[in-house]
Amino acid sequence: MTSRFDHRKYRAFPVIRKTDRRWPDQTISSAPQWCSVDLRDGNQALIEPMTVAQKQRMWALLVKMGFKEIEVGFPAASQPDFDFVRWLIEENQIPEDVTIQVLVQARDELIERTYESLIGARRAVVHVYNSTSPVQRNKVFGLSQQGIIDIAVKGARKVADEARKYPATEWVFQYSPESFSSTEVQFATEVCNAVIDVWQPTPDNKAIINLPATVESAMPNVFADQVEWFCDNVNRRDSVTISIHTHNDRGCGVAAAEMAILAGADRIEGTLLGNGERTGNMDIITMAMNLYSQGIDPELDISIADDIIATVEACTNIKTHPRHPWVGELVYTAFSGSHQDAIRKCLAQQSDDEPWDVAYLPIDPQDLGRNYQSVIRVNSQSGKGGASYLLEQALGVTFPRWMQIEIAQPIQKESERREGELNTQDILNVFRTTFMNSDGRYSLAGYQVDKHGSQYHIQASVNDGSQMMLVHGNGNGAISAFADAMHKATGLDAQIVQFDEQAVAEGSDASAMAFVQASIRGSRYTAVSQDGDTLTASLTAILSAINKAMIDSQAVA
Ligand SMILES: CC(=O)SCCNC(=O)CCNC(=O)[C@H](O)C(C)(C)COP(=O)(O)OP(=O)(O)OC[C@H]1O[C@@H](n2cnc3c(N)ncnc32)[C@H](O)[C@@H]1OP(=O)(O)O
Ligand SMILES: CC(C)C(=O)C(=O)O
Repeated sequence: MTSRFDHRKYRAFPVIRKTDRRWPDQTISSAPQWCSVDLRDGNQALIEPMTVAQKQRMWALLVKMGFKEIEVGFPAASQPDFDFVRWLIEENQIPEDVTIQVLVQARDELIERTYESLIGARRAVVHVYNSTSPVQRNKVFGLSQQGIIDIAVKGARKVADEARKYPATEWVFQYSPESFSSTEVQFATEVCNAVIDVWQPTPDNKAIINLPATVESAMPNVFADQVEWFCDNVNRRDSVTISIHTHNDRGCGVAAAEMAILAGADRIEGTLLGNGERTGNMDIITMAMNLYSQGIDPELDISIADDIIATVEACTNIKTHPRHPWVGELVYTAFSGSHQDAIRKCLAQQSDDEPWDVAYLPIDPQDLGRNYQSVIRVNSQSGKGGASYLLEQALGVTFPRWMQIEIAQPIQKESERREGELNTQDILNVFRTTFMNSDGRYSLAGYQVDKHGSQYHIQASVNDGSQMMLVHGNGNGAISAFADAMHKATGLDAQIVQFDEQAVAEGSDASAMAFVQASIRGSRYTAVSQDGDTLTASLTAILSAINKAMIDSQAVA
């Protein structure tokens, strides 16, 4: 039986034999010239293309983010695209430093209509394309290489001729050999050189040659080889901006764009969050954040990440994956214990004036408007670090290490019981019921402490149900004196195994928190108490531990 999943159906992508490869030794040190194609390539991939209102909203976002070149549509293709371009121009929506770009096939009537849409524009890029790859030549156009060159040259001439009719606008010409990466690189260069011959660009009046991986068909290093070869062989290199337009069919759209920059490209076309045909265009957010995380100014404002996501989702009706690189909802969230522990320790040591250096967090989530609360989330995979971190944030204290260990177990139990995540409120509830519940036989009514030399004496009033007990004790501190007093009064010997007290950060009504672990009748009891007064918090915590022991012994009896 033959398998329907048969790799023999496919051929390996031919590699370029290159002996002068230089791009692997290059680095990226500045942002490329960005061009958003959300309103064109992104839009043409949607089940329901954007309405005018959605296009306007997307446009506003792109301008706000700092894009200086924006492909706004294919105005010869549809009335809504034409009208949107007219709206931009007639309603003066285009800032001085922003240039709109429009796409058109290399067909005379479409080019004429395109220029009509642009009447009155201060500056515009007219982007003309035709496909050049063997499959397109042979099966779609049924043309020889010369036939393809003729389409490109005719289109380029028409673009230049129409531009002359509208001298009030500053025109920039852009040509794409569509399916460049699937075209023999020598032929793609020949077509582009023919277009360049028509346009005669100069260093002061550059043309844009845009090299698309229309369908990503090879590894990104192969694409980089193609781009480097092209840059070495294209005519008038100093008069041409080399632009890159990658798609993400193999999941390497961003990598291919980055390597293309290493190979000599100047400009990147892409979309926000990678919307676009099939698996999408290369994602500008990812590439820009890749730069940012290496200390390079991406020259785009991505600090408004949540605004970007909300707008893209509203305009495309496509949800953002929670693990989308850099900006997904879960990408700065650690559930697992060892990650939480490392993050917590690193954050505690990170100072503002040092380079960012936090395990598991390649950037500071706060740069994107995310808070640390969402960084650490607790489920049954979490250890002591996560729950403690959230409690510390909520309560404004730092737990001693022994207390962190104590906290972990009831939290783990609760998340196992619920078979899911615990939020901060759930964790607080577990913490309060387990450690801060002072219900029980005894409660503190008042006390007085005296010091004689190194010895402390305490006299305390303790409610015991309906009666009031007056207890006395001595010790080398007020805490041990109180334990001694309770021992004498009740016979319960509470040995203090762990004790810590912490000032509570401002904003809480109680200023001190005390943590006590006492060994009573061979078992350890942990209690926490909070009060405006440090000593009261400590004594209440001891009473709580004793109450727990009493409840336990009643349960046993
Ligand atoms: C890779 C990309 O993203 S490229 C951009 C693709 N985007 C779009 O196509 C969205 C908007 N396009 C449209 O709405 C339509 O294509 C229109 C309105 C522009 C044109 O529609 P139609 O006139 O029906 O032509 P269609 O697009 O189907 O193209 C078919 C014809 O144009 C020719 N053609 C296609 N692309 C090009 C091109 N870039 N340059 C010159 N001719 C072209 C084809 O060979 C074919 O010719 P034939 O009819 O003689 O066989
Ligand atoms: C028109 C070109 C640039 C394009 O969108 C592509 O090839 O993907």
